[in-house]
Amino acid sequence: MLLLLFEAGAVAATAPVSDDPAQLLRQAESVESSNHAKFNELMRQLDAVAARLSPQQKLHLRYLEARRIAFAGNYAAALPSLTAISDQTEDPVLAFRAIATVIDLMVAESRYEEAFAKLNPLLEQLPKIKEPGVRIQGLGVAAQLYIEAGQYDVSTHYADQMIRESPDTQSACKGWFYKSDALFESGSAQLPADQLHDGAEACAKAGDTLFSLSFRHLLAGFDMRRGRPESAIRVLQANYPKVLQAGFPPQVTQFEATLAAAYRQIGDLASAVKFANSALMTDANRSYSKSTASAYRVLYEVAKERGDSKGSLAYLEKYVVAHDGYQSRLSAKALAYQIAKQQVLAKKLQIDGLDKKNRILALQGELDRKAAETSRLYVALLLMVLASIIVWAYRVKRSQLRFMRLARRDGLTGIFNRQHFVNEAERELRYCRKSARDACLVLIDLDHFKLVNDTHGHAVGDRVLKRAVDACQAHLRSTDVFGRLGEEEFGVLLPECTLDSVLPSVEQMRAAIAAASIAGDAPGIPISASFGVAAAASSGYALRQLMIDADRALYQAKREGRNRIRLFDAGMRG
Ligand SMILES: Nc1nc2c(ncn2[C@@H]2O[C@H](COP(=O)(O)OP(=O)(O)OP(=O)(O)O)[C@@H](O)[C@H]2O)c(=O)[nH]1
Repeated sequence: MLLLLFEAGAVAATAPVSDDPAQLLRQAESVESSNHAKFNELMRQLDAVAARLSPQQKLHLRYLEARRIAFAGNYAAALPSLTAISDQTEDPVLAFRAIATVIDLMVAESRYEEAFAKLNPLLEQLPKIKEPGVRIQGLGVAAQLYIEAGQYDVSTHYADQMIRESPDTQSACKGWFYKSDALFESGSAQLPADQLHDGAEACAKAGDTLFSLSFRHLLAGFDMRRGRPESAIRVLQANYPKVLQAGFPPQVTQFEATLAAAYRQIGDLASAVKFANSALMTDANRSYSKSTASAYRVLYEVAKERGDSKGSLAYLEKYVVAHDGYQSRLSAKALAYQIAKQQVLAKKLQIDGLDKKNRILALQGELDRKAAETSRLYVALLLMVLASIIVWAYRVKRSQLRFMRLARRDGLTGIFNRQHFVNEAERELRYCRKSARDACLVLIDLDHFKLVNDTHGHAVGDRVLKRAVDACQAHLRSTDVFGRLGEEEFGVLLPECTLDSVLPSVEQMRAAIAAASIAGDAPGIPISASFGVAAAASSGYALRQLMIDADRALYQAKREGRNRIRLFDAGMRG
């Protein structure tokens, strides 16, 4: 019903008028709805000082000018001006007020869909607005528009907020009016007692403003709904002169239409007709209002009651047209609300969709990061496995080598065992034969070794064996092959030597073993060894034959008294 537009009251009254532009603007604001003559006077003064206004002040003046044009009924001219102001101003409060007024005017022009489309962005700005009067203006626009759309719960929510935030009784009365109007339009027959009390009190204190008068009309409406036309007439008649004085046509029509219906109910047909006609005259330009439909209905019923069938038919027709028109406006509002709601929903879905897309991208990123982490882990694991394999292979190789060494050596003395001695000696002999070089084989056997064992035990015997080996090694070359052939018998293959040249070193070995017994390992038993020597020159390069021949020479040495060296000669074969 555009009450807000014509009773904005956004700014409190200020000091007496001066020609300071800022003060003039504030003064004009404060009297805009309460004293229209004064408002026009101040606007003239502002026009006179327009050159001195800052760009922001100029926009503020344009805003007031647009509202003045709207008040005069020229909504079409006011709308583009207000939209331009909201776009151009850097002052968020002025932009907010301009849009709130735009929504009011769009409702007045039945452009509900556009009005709803602007409401959501306006409400989004609300948390940034601190000025109480301006907040009330925004909340009022929302409360009013949701009543128009039949969304009474939402409207009540905003009306409650208006009551809570009201800086003065006049603003509180606005909140109470919307809260009560939402209840009335939703079909309630009665205001709750506390709402009736608080609302009536706030609106009484607010004085005779458009809102407080409309609140009283609402009270009359509730009376009518509860079948108390006399009470309704009392309230309406008491306030009718003030309503006429305020001169806001839609409000005057409302009062007159409800008075007509109330008088019709108590049977005062003359008064009913009088007020119905007044309502129709006042509302001549708004053929589809609820008041118009109600007034035609009263006239139709009275004519019918009076038996004026022609008149009653004519009013019935007009009533039906007005009622249908009013109803289709209601449907248009509800439809506009639904369209706006769907658009908001679609936008939200689009935002949700983008949100989801972003979340998926974030998850994808996280997944990639994890995959990279996992592959890094795999690489580390692989390297660890590789390192373990290398360490393992190294250890295996090392123990293999150790076993190989052990397998080739005699456990007690550390020199080659029989098998390895044979292999190495044969290899060396093959080499000597190929290169036509001489080679000798020496067999060494400790004398009376059994006696050592038997006399002093095996441990002493072992020590004697090791000492004998050490004594021999001291007189061998690195190319000589030295091995233990069994028990207390040893063999030495000496490459590149003849029977003559080998003798000195064999003699050194014999003397060394004999000398070792002086260490006293086996007291009382002289340690010595017998030596048999064969040369490849006479025995050939076959190890087997060399060993047989050397053994013959060794046997000879043993037989001749031990601790001596014997060289093989062909006579020994016999
Ligand atoms: N302590 C010790 N004794 C061993 C080892 N191998 C063999 N013998 C002993 O060596 C002795 C060899 O004795 P015989 O073959 O009778 O020869 P011998 O007593 O040395 O007499 P001749 O060779 O004729 O001088 C045996 O008593 C074996 O038990 C060994 O590794 N350690």
